[in-house]
Amino acid sequence: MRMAELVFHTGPMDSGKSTLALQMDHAQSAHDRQGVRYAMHDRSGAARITSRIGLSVEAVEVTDSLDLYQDVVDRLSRGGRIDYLICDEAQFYRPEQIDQLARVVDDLGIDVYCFGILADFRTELFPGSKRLVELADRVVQPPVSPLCWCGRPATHNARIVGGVMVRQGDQVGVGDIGGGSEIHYEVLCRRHHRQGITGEMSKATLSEQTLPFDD
Ligand SMILES: Nc1ncnc2c1ncn2[C@@H]1O[C@H](COP(=O)(O)OP(=O)(O)O)[C@@H](O)[C@H]1O
Ligand SMILES: Cc1cn([C@H]2C[C@H](O)[C@@H](COP(=O)(O)O)O2)c(=O)[nH]c1=O
Repeated sequence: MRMAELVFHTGPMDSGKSTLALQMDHAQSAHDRQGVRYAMHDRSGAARITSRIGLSVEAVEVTDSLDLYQDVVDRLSRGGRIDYLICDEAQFYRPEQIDQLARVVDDLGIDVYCFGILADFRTELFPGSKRLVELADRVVQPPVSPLCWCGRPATHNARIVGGVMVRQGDQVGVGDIGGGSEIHYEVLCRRHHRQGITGEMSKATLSEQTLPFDD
Protein backbone atom coordinates (compact mmCIF):
# COMPACT_ATOMS: atom_id res chain seq x y z
CA MET A 1 0.00 0.00 0.00
CA ARG A 2 1.28 3.49 -0.85
CA MET A 3 2.30 5.54 2.18
CA ALA A 4 1.08 9.10 2.53
CA GLU A 5 3.81 11.68 2.01
CA LEU A 6 4.86 15.23 2.74
CA VAL A 7 6.06 16.88 -0.48
CA PHE A 8 7.59 20.36 -0.77
CA HIS A 9 7.36 21.94 -4.22
CA THR A 10 9.78 24.85 -4.12
CA GLY A 11 11.14 27.34 -6.63
CA PRO A 12 11.62 31.09 -6.93
CA MET A 13 8.71 33.46 -7.43
CA ASP A 14 6.90 33.05 -10.76
CA SER A 15 7.99 29.44 -11.23
CA GLY A 16 4.44 28.08 -11.41
CA LYS A 17 4.02 26.79 -7.86
CA SER A 18 0.48 28.10 -7.32
CA THR A 19 -0.49 26.91 -10.80
CA LEU A 20 0.81 23.45 -9.93
CA ALA A 21 -1.01 23.56 -6.59
CA LEU A 22 -4.29 24.24 -8.40
CA GLN A 23 -3.58 21.59 -11.02
CA MET A 24 -2.83 19.01 -8.35
CA ASP A 25 -6.01 19.93 -6.49
CA HIS A 26 -7.98 19.60 -9.72
CA ALA A 27 -6.39 16.27 -10.66
CA GLN A 28 -6.92 14.78 -7.21
CA SER A 29 -10.53 15.93 -6.86
CA ALA A 30 -11.35 14.59 -10.34
CA HIS A 31 -10.74 11.10 -8.91
CA ASP A 32 -13.11 11.63 -6.01
CA ARG A 33 -10.33 12.38 -3.56
CA GLN A 34 -11.33 15.02 -1.05
CA GLY A 35 -8.90 17.77 -0.18
CA VAL A 36 -8.50 20.88 1.92
CA ARG A 37 -6.70 23.90 0.48
CA TYR A 38 -4.72 26.15 2.80
CA ALA A 39 -2.98 29.45 1.99
CA MET A 40 -1.32 32.31 3.86
CA HIS A 41 -0.80 35.94 2.81
CA ASP A 42 -1.84 35.29 -0.79
CA ARG A 43 -0.99 38.18 -3.15
CA SER A 44 -4.71 38.73 -3.79
CA GLY A 45 -5.11 39.80 -0.17
CA ALA A 46 -7.85 37.19 0.27
CA ALA A 47 -7.97 33.61 1.55
CA ARG A 48 -7.25 32.14 -1.86
CA ILE A 49 -4.66 30.34 -3.98
CA THR A 50 -3.94 32.61 -6.95
CA SER A 51 -1.97 31.67 -10.04
CA ARG A 52 -0.60 34.26 -12.45
CA ILE A 53 -2.07 32.16 -15.25
CA GLY A 54 -5.45 33.44 -14.05
CA LEU A 55 -6.84 30.59 -11.96
CA SER A 56 -7.84 31.33 -8.39
CA VAL A 57 -9.74 29.30 -5.80
CA GLU A 58 -10.82 29.78 -2.21
CA ALA A 59 -8.63 28.40 0.55
CA VAL A 60 -8.55 28.26 4.33
CA GLU A 61 -6.37 31.11 5.63
CA VAL A 62 -3.53 29.86 7.84
CA THR A 63 -3.08 32.20 10.79
CA ASP A 64 -0.09 32.06 13.15
CA SER A 65 -2.26 30.50 15.84
CA LEU A 66 -3.87 27.79 13.68
CA ASP A 67 -2.94 24.27 14.74
CA LEU A 68 -3.02 22.49 11.38
CA TYR A 69 -3.11 18.99 12.86
CA GLN A 70 -6.03 19.92 15.13
CA ASP A 71 -7.83 21.65 12.26
CA VAL A 72 -7.66 18.45 10.19
CA VAL A 73 -8.79 16.31 13.15
CA ASP A 74 -11.72 18.69 13.75
CA ARG A 75 -12.78 18.46 10.12
CA LEU A 76 -12.58 14.65 10.21
CA SER A 77 -14.55 14.49 13.46
CA ARG A 78 -17.30 16.58 11.86
CA GLY A 79 -17.69 13.70 9.40
CA GLY A 80 -15.61 15.02 6.52
CA ARG A 81 -13.30 12.83 4.48
CA ILE A 82 -9.81 14.18 3.73
CA ASP A 83 -7.36 12.48 1.40
CA TYR A 84 -4.92 15.32 0.82
CA LEU A 85 -3.97 18.87 1.78
CA ILE A 86 -2.74 21.59 -0.58
CA CYS A 87 -0.70 24.18 1.34
CA ASP A 88 0.30 27.27 -0.66
CA GLU A 89 2.73 30.03 0.39
CA ALA A 90 4.09 27.53 2.91
CA GLN A 91 7.23 29.61 3.44
CA PHE A 92 5.11 31.82 5.71
CA TYR A 93 3.95 28.96 7.97
CA ARG A 94 5.58 28.70 11.38
CA PRO A 95 8.04 25.76 11.78
CA GLU A 96 5.66 24.26 14.38
CA GLN A 97 2.93 24.23 11.74
CA ILE A 98 5.20 22.25 9.39
CA ASP A 99 5.69 19.72 12.20
CA GLN A 100 1.91 19.55 12.50
CA LEU A 101 1.67 18.80 8.77
CA ALA A 102 4.21 15.99 9.13
CA ARG A 103 2.02 14.55 11.88
CA VAL A 104 -1.02 14.75 9.57
CA VAL A 105 0.92 12.57 7.11
CA ASP A 106 2.26 10.07 9.64
CA ASP A 107 -0.65 9.73 12.06
CA LEU A 108 -3.63 10.32 9.77
CA GLY A 109 -2.28 8.90 6.48
CA ILE A 110 -3.17 12.08 4.56
CA ASP A 111 -0.98 13.35 1.70
CA VAL A 112 0.30 16.89 2.23
CA TYR A 113 1.52 18.90 -0.78
CA CYS A 114 3.26 22.16 0.14
CA PHE A 115 4.26 24.96 -2.22
CA GLY A 116 6.52 27.90 -1.44
CA ILE A 117 9.73 29.80 -2.00
CA LEU A 118 12.82 28.62 -0.19
CA ALA A 119 14.67 31.86 0.49
CA ASP A 120 13.87 35.53 0.90
CA PHE A 121 15.24 38.57 -0.94
CA ARG A 122 18.36 38.46 1.32
CA THR A 123 18.94 34.79 0.25
CA GLU A 124 18.07 33.62 3.78
CA LEU A 125 15.81 30.61 4.25
CA PHE A 126 12.28 31.20 5.47
CA PRO A 127 11.89 29.29 8.78
CA GLY A 128 8.87 27.38 7.42
CA SER A 129 10.76 26.37 4.27
CA LYS A 130 13.81 25.31 6.29
CA ARG A 131 11.58 23.05 8.38
CA LEU A 132 9.99 21.65 5.21
CA VAL A 133 13.39 20.75 3.76
CA GLU A 134 14.20 19.06 7.07
CA LEU A 135 10.97 17.05 7.24
CA ALA A 136 9.69 16.49 3.69
CA ASP A 137 9.70 13.04 2.11
CA ARG A 138 10.48 14.77 -1.17
CA VAL A 139 11.58 18.25 -2.24
CA VAL A 140 10.58 18.95 -5.85
CA GLN A 141 11.35 21.83 -8.22
CA PRO A 142 8.67 22.95 -10.70
CA PRO A 143 9.46 21.88 -14.29
CA VAL A 144 9.50 25.38 -15.79
CA SER A 145 12.10 27.81 -14.48
CA PRO A 146 11.64 31.57 -14.83
CA LEU A 147 14.56 33.34 -16.48
CA CYS A 148 16.86 36.10 -15.31
CA TRP A 149 17.11 39.08 -17.70
CA CYS A 150 20.42 37.55 -18.92
CA GLY A 151 18.75 34.33 -20.03
CA ARG A 152 20.02 32.09 -17.26
CA PRO A 153 17.54 30.26 -15.02
CA ALA A 154 16.39 32.61 -12.28
CA THR A 155 17.07 31.07 -8.89
CA HIS A 156 16.98 34.07 -6.54
CA ASN A 157 14.33 36.60 -5.54
CA ALA A 158 15.24 40.30 -5.49
CA ARG A 159 13.16 42.96 -3.71
CA ILE A 160 12.94 46.29 -5.50
CA VAL A 161 11.93 49.37 -3.50
CA GLY A 162 11.50 52.60 -5.41
CA GLY A 163 13.44 51.15 -8.32
CA VAL A 164 16.39 50.07 -6.15
CA MET A 165 17.29 46.48 -5.23
CA VAL A 166 17.46 46.25 -1.44
CA ARG A 167 19.18 43.73 0.85
CA GLN A 168 17.75 44.80 4.17
CA GLY A 169 14.22 44.87 5.50
CA ASP A 170 11.49 42.68 6.98
CA GLN A 171 11.52 39.12 5.71
CA VAL A 172 7.79 39.19 4.95
CA GLY A 173 6.64 41.69 2.36
CA VAL A 174 3.71 40.39 0.30
CA GLY A 175 3.97 41.55 -3.29
CA ASP A 176 4.23 40.67 -6.95
CA ILE A 177 6.89 40.53 -9.62
CA GLY A 178 7.16 43.21 -12.27
CA GLY A 179 7.13 46.97 -12.06
CA GLY A 180 4.13 49.09 -11.29
CA SER A 181 4.10 49.10 -7.53
CA GLU A 182 6.61 50.84 -5.25
CA ILE A 183 7.68 47.51 -3.71
CA HIS A 184 7.94 44.55 -6.02
CA TYR A 185 10.14 41.58 -6.80
CA GLU A 186 12.31 40.39 -9.68
CA VAL A 187 13.78 36.93 -10.14
CA LEU A 188 17.49 36.83 -11.02
CA CYS A 189 20.26 34.28 -11.47
CA ARG A 190 22.65 34.06 -8.52
CA ARG A 191 25.35 36.03 -10.30
CA HIS A 192 23.14 39.04 -10.97
CA HIS A 193 21.50 38.80 -7.56
CA ARG A 194 24.95 38.88 -5.99
CA GLN A 195 26.04 41.78 -8.20
CA GLY A 196 22.75 43.58 -7.61
CA ILE A 197 22.08 44.02 -11.33
CA THR A 198 18.37 44.08 -12.14
CA GLY A 199 16.84 44.05 -15.60
CA GLU A 200 16.26 47.79 -15.44
CA MET A 201 19.90 48.42 -14.49
CA SER A 202 21.17 46.10 -17.21
CA LYS A 203 19.44 48.20 -19.85
CA ALA A 204 21.09 51.34 -18.51
CA THR A 205 24.55 49.98 -17.77
CA LEU A 206 25.11 47.05 -20.13
CA SER A 207 28.86 46.57 -20.31
CA GLU A 208 31.44 43.94 -21.26
CA GLN A 209 31.22 42.47 -17.77
CA THR A 210 27.45 42.08 -17.80
CA LEU A 211 26.88 40.94 -21.36
CA PRO A 212 24.42 38.01 -21.53
CA PHE A 213 25.92 34.54 -20.98
CA ASP A 214 29.38 35.86 -20.06
CA ASP A 215 31.63 33.39 -18.21
N1 LIG B 1 -0.13 34.82 -19.95
C1 LIG B 1 0.58 33.74 -19.60
N2 LIG B 1 0.68 32.68 -20.41
C2 LIG B 1 1.37 31.61 -20.07
N3 LIG B 1 1.99 31.47 -18.90
C3 LIG B 1 1.94 32.49 -18.05
C4 LIG B 1 1.22 33.67 -18.32
N4 LIG B 1 1.35 34.50 -17.26
C5 LIG B 1 2.12 33.85 -16.37
N5 LIG B 1 2.47 32.65 -16.84
C6 LIG B 1 3.30 31.66 -16.18
O1 LIG B 1 2.74 31.37 -14.93
C7 LIG B 1 3.78 30.96 -14.07
C8 LIG B 1 3.65 31.67 -12.76
O2 LIG B 1 2.66 31.02 -12.11
P1 LIG B 1 2.40 31.12 -10.54
O3 LIG B 1 1.72 29.84 -10.23
O4 LIG B 1 1.68 32.38 -10.26
O5 LIG B 1 3.88 31.16 -9.93
P2 LIG B 1 4.40 31.06 -8.43
O6 LIG B 1 3.27 30.57 -7.58
O7 LIG B 1 5.56 30.11 -8.47
O8 LIG B 1 4.84 32.43 -8.07
C9 LIG B 1 5.09 31.27 -14.74
O9 LIG B 1 5.64 30.05 -15.22
C10 LIG B 1 4.68 32.17 -15.87
O10 LIG B 1 5.53 32.03 -16.94
C1 LIG C 1 11.31 37.06 -1.92
C2 LIG C 1 10.24 37.36 -0.94
C3 LIG C 1 8.91 37.19 -1.27
N1 LIG C 1 7.96 37.48 -0.36
C4 LIG C 1 6.55 37.31 -0.73
C5 LIG C 1 6.13 37.94 -2.01
C6 LIG C 1 4.94 37.11 -2.44
O1 LIG C 1 3.79 37.64 -1.79
C7 LIG C 1 5.28 35.73 -1.87
C8 LIG C 1 5.78 34.78 -2.91
O2 LIG C 1 4.70 34.39 -3.73
P1 LIG C 1 4.88 33.59 -5.11
O3 LIG C 1 3.54 32.94 -5.29
O4 LIG C 1 6.00 32.59 -4.96
O5 LIG C 1 5.19 34.60 -6.16
O6 LIG C 1 6.30 35.94 -0.90
C9 LIG C 1 8.30 37.91 0.91
O7 LIG C 1 7.43 38.13 1.75
N2 LIG C 1 9.60 38.09 1.23
C10 LIG C 1 10.58 37.84 0.36
O8 LIG C 1 11.78 38.03 0.71
